[in-house]
Amino acid sequence: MTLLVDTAAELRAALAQRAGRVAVVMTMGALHDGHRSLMAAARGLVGEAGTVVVTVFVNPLQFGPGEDFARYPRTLDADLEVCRGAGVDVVLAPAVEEVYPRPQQVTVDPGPLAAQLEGAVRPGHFGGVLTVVLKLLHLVGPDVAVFGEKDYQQLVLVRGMVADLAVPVEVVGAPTVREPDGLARSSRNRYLSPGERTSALALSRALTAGVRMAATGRESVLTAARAVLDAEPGVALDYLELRDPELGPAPERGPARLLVAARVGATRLIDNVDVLLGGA
Ligand SMILES: Nc1ncnc2c1ncn2[C@@H]1O[C@H](COP(=O)(O)OP(=O)(O)OP(=O)(O)O)[C@@H](O)[C@H]1O
Ligand SMILES: CC(C)(CO)[C@@H](O)C(=O)[O-]
Ligand code: BAL
Repeated sequence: MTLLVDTAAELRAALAQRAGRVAVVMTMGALHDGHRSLMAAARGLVGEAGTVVVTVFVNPLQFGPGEDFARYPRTLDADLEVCRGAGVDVVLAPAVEEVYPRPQQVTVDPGPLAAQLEGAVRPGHFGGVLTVVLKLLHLVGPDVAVFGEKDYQQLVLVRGMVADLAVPVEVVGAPTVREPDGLARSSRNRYLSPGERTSALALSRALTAGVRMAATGRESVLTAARAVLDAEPGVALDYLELRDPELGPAPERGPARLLVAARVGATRLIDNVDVLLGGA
C-alpha cells in the first residue's frame, strides 16, 4: 500500500511504524519512466523489507523570475498511480507552506560549480535545489537517496554537498531513461508541440554524434555534436560542453561528460552522456 502524507509530522509517524533501510527519490512530480527507474533502483537498494519514500514538491526556491514555476505540471493523482504501480511505500507531497513556513532565511551556498553550465543560465537555481534537497533529507532521514544522471550537474552538486557537510546519506546516481528515439524523458517534454518534439531530438542526436568521435579527441567530439545542433533551426543552444566526470575541465584522454542545454520554442531541455576520450 502507498501512503500519501503532506506534513513532516505525518511522515515521521509513518516512518516510525517501519523497520529496515529507507531510500528517498525526490521529484517535482509529473512522473514518467525516468522517475519509475529511480523508484525501482531505490527498491533494489533497500529491498522488500525497506521503505521507499518519494517526495513530490515543486520547489519555488529553485525557479528564477520568468521561469515556469506557475505553469509547471502538477498532476498529483496521476503521480500517485505511478507510485502505487512502482510499489512505493510513502509519498510526501507537502504544500509550499509546510516546507517553507517562513521565508527561507538560511540557505545552502552551492559553491563555484553552481555558477557554471545550468547555473550560468539559471542564476540561483542550485542554491534553491541544494537547500530543498538538504531540507528533504532532514525531513525523511533516509539511508540512501537516488538522483538521475539526466540532471547531471545536480547529481554532482548533491554529492559535493553531502561530502562537504557530512550529511549521513549515500547518494546513488541512476542512468538516463530515454524515449525509443533517444529523447531523454523529462516532465517538460509535455510542453513540446509535435514539431518541437522533432526538433528536440537534435539534443540526443548531437550527443550521439559526439560520442562517435570520442577516439579522435575533444575538438572532434564538440565539432560533430555542434554540427547536429546547428543543422536544427528549431533549437537555440544555451551550451554544449565537455567536462571531466566531476565537471572540472575535460581531460585530453579518459572519462568525460558531454553536456547540452537548449531552448526548443519556449521549453528548455538538458541532456548529457559519458564519453571516453582518446579511445579505450
Ligand atoms: N529521463 C530520466 N532518467 C533518469 N532520471 C531522471 C530522468 N528525468 C528525471 N530524472 C530524475 O528524476 C528526479 C526528479 O526530477 P524532476 O522531477 O525534475 O524530473 P524531470 O523530468 O527532470 O523534470 P524537468 O523536465 O522539470 O527537468 C531527478 O533526480 C532527475 O534527475
Ligand atoms: C531534486 C529536486 C526534486 C529538488 O527540487 C529537483 O531539482 C528535481 O526534480 O530534480
Ligand atoms: N529537473 C531539475 C529541476 C528543475 O529543472 O528545476
